[in-house]
Amino acid sequence: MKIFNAQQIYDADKWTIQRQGISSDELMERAAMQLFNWIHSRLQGGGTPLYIFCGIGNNGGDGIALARHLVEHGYHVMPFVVNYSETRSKDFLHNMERLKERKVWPVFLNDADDLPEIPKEAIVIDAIFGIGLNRPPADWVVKLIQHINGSQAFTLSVDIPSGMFVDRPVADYNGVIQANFVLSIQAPKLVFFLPETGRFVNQWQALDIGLDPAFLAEMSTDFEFITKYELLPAYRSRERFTHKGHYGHTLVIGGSLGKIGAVALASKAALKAGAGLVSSYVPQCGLVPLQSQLPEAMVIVDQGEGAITNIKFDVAPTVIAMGMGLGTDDNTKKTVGDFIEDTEIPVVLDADGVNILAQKPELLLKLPAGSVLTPHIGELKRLLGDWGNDFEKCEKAKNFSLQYDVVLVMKDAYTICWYKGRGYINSTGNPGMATAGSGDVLAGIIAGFMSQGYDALTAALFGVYLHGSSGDIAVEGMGYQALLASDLVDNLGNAFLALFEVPQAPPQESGGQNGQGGNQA
Ligand SMILES: NC(=O)C1=CN([C@@H]2O[C@H](COP(=O)(O)OP(=O)(O)OC[C@H]3O[C@@H](n4cnc5c(N)ncnc54)[C@H](O)[C@@H]3O)[C@@H](O)[C@H]2O)[C@@H](O)CC1
Ligand SMILES: Nc1ncnc2c1ncn2[C@@H]1O[C@H](COP(=O)(O)OP(=O)(O)O)[C@@H](O)[C@H]1O
Ligand SMILES: [K+]
Repeated sequence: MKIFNAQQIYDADKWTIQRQGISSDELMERAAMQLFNWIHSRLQGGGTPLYIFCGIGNNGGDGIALARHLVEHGYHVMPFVVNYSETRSKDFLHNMERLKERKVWPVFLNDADDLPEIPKEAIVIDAIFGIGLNRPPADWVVKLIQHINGSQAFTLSVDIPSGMFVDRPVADYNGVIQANFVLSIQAPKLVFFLPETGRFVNQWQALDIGLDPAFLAEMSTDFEFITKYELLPAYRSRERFTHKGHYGHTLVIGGSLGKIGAVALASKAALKAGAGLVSSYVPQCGLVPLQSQLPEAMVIVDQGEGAITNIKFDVAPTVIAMGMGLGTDDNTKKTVGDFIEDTEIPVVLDADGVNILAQKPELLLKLPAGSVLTPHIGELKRLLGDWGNDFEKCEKAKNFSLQYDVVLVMKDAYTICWYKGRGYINSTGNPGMATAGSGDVLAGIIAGFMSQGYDALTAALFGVYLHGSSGDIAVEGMGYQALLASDLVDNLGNAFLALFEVPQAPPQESGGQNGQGGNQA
């Protein structure tokens, strides 16, 4: 699913209005109908008071039009106009007239003295600001937002939580609606997936208002939200007359005394992802544990006892996953550095492998073509230097991936894979995955995909998606706290099967949950 910026949404509106021969008012009516249907199908006409706070632009227009539909269906509606400007949009004014024709007069709020009591059993509908917010809200509007946030009422935001910009950091985090649910028009917004702003979006769903599909399909976007519908076309089925040689050989290089488990996790994950052969390259202390834990993997031992000191092997791997549990021994750093400098085999670099690159940036230019880096946020900082906010972090990550022509997997609650100037946002995963070894599993899965011949970007996208999906399936039976990295490996088969499950909802309606309960991609 493409993630559009504000200008692209306005362009798509304009184009749709022209192509479909409709007015902007009719488009707003579509949005209002979708919003109404969503609410009506859940409340079924219950008596809950609905406090609708509407701005004076088109987001407010959506709110006022929604209020009319709710009134017509007998809901207990309390509409308010947040009168933050004299410049009202045409379609807002139209909808105000229609509401008044139905003898409903919203209460106008002009300053912080007017703030209404909001009972905690009410539902607040936030239609104050949408994607048109272009400067920080006035102080009294910030107070209103704080008042809504303090009410404990369930809060449903229209399009985007009010107070959040779509294309830059929030100015005052106290001035943003904390939304329990966001009904986002046509597509989710980038800011739902970035940690600084995503925390204001507990759950979201996109409402399709029928913007011109051909126009949307042709528009090139900086970001894409990756669900199984984006991945399935790239899936390669297993052919009958094939053998393990067709699915490549993954070599996992890593481990040190006390950290052999990281290599075991990555190696098993590569096998489970479908690699034909997996060899694990470890220091001597890793031989026995690996051979006894993972009979399917071959083990190659370094001459070092507790750490890798001199990487040498006589197999011909398709891909190398490197860095998990390596440690920071000086000899290890040197041999890894020399190895990266010399090899032409694509690498998936994780953990200490990334840290070594951060310490020796001259190696970045030597990375083999088609390589993948999988830093978590701490490792990313070492690699890129610090950033001021999420937008700056994204810009740095994008430029890094462009400069060194690598796939940069920026691991987070919503992992973003960067390649050739685009960011691919993953839709799966949950907080249970914040557990030791989870990243080792991911690196193994990605390498397992590359070993089967998937290009680096596709392998990273599949890997990140299935890793998260496996976590989502695993927590269903155990909750977040109990999830172990090995559960991610064990459930990978179920994650593959889930790729082919018949959808419960069309892709446009797929939602995400940023809080408790995992995502539903
Ligand atoms: N294709 C779509 O996505 C559609 C979107 N619609 C709605 O239209 C919204 C966008 O509407 P608008 O462009 O009118 O913008 P908003 O309603 O988000 O904002 C209202 C206006 O207030 C002004 N403003 C911005 N920041 C301000 C501030 N801090 N204090 C005071 N005034 C400020 C701006 O001039 C802005 O146009 C969307 O979020 C969505 O709800 C729908 O009506 C129809 C179709
Ligand atoms: N809150 C979360 N929601 C979704 N995924 C998460 C969350 N926390 C961690 N993850 C995922 O778990 C993995 C953790 O990786 P990492 O920090 O490298 O673990 P380790 O170093 O222990 O192997 C990443 O893929 C990350 O995206
Ligand atoms: K809003």
